[in-house]
Amino acid sequence: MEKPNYVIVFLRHGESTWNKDNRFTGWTDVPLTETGLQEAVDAGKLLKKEGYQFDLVYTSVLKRSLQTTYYTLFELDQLYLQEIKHWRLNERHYGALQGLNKSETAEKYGDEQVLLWRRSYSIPPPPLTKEDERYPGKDPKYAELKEEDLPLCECLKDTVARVMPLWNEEIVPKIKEGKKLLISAHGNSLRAIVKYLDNMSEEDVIQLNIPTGVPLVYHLDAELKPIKHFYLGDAEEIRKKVQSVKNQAQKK
Ligand SMILES: O=C(O)[C@@H](CO)OP(=O)(O)O
Repeated sequence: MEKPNYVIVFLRHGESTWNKDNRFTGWTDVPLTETGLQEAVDAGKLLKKEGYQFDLVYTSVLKRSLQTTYYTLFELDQLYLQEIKHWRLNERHYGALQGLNKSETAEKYGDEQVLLWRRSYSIPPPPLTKEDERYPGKDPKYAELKEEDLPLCECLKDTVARVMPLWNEEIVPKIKEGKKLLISAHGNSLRAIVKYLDNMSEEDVIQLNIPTGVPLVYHLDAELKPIKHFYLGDAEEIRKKVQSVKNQAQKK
C-alpha cells in the first residue's frame, strides 16, 4: 500500500439542537444536544484509540463546531493546541430556509425541489434580505467582514468559493510544513472540501452526505492528491448515520 505523505482528519460536529428538530441551520449558531456532546467525546476516544495526535486545529466560528472540537480535544488530552477559528469553514448559508423544518418544507415544495436546495451544486436556496434578523451583517461575529463576503444564501458552489481561499492560502502551507491537522467543520463546508480534493463531479456530489461526529481521514500524496479516505468507526453505524442525513428532508 502506498505510504501517505500527509494525513488530515475532518470532523463534522455532533448533533445540534436544530439537527434534532430537523431544521435548516446554515449560519444559525445553535449548540450541540447531549447526544451531540457524546458524539464529540466518542470521536475523541476513537481518535485516541487509533493513535491520532494533532499539531493544529481549524474550526468554524459556530459553536456546534467549537463545542465538538473542545470535547474531542479533551479526550485526546490536546486542549492545549492552537485553534484557528475561521468563518470560511462555517456551514453553507441556507438563506431564507434557515429555521424551517426540512420535512415540512418537502411537504410544501416537493421532495425534488428540496433535494435541489440541499444537494445540488449550483442551485441556491431563496436568499435573505439585508433587513432580515438572520442577515450575518447583524451578527457581531462577522463585524470584521467585508459586505461582499456576507452571504444572503449559498449554493455549494458558493461555499466552495469561500472555503477554498482558506484551504489554498492557509491550510495547504500548514500541511506541507508537515503539521498534522484536524479540521472541524460542517456537513456542507466539508462536502465543499471533499468535492475539491476528490475532484468529484457536480452530479456525484449530490449523493455525498457526511455524518455527524465521525472522523474522516484522508491520506494525501506529495501533491496533496488523495490516496485513500475512510471513516473511523463501525461501518454499519456509519452507514446508518449517512442514510439518516440523506433522509432528513423526506415528507412525513
Ligand atoms: O441544515 C444545515 O445547515 C445542514 C446541515 O445540518 O443541513 P443539510 O444536511 O440539509 O444540508
